[in-house]
Order: sequence, then C-alpha cells, then structure tokens
Amino acid sequence: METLTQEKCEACRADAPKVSDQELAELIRAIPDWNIEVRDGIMQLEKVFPFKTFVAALDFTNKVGILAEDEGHHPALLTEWGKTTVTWWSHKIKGLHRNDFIMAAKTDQLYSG
Ligand SMILES: C[C@H](O)[C@H](O)[C@H]1CNC2=NC(N)=NC(=O)C2=N1
Repeated sequence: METLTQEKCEACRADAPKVSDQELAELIRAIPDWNIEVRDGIMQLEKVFPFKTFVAALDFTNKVGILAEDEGHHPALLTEWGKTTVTWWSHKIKGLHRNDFIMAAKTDQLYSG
C-alpha cells in the first residue's frame, strides 16, 4: 500500500463510498495515534497535539489550515492554550473516506512538538 503521505486527496463527492470495516482496520494501523470517534452517527478521526504555548498551537493550526486548502479537504480545528485538537471526516458522505486518513497522516508530518 502506497504510504498515505504520498497520496493526494480526491475531490469530495456525495456518492463516494465510506471506508469499509476492513479498510478501516487496515488504514487505522497506518495512523495508530489517532482516535476513532462517532458524533451524531458520523465516524471521525481525532488527535490532540500538545504544545508548550498557545502561540505554538496557533502556528500548527495555521499549518494544518494551509495543508487543508492545498488538498481541498478540511478539518475541524480546536486551538487552546497548550494544545490543538484536529478532527477529520468527510462532510459530503457523513463519514470516513480514504482522504481523511491521508490528511491525518499528513497532519502528523506537520507536528514537531
Ligand atoms: C467544493 C469543495 O471541494 C467541497 O465542498 C469540499 C471542501 N472540503 C471538504 N472537507 C471535508 N472534510 N469534507 C468535505 O466533504 C469537503 N468538501
């Protein structure tokens, strides 16, 4: 399997399939530090990134925002003193698509603590 960080997101389509249970089990192994959350019936990938300062958290938040714009796929971002919470899911399909795993892997690449 090509590593997720080398892939680009495909355009979000309402008829795109959610990842299957088997794909989910395989893909989550590539991003083991991410949590699978279900909110209002929507499966999401979530991870908290700790920082020493608010400024560092905000800088990381902006980097993820630039990545999202570049890929055309956008997260929910919660920036607080000392941490940024990043949550990925595909709005159009109300669940998880391979795009969300690609973006989670690329988000990890932006983090330097
Ligand atoms: C037109 C635009 O590309 C689409 O609306 C994109 C924008 N970014 C997106 N981001 C996410 N996470 N899910 C989407 O369905 C989505 N759709």
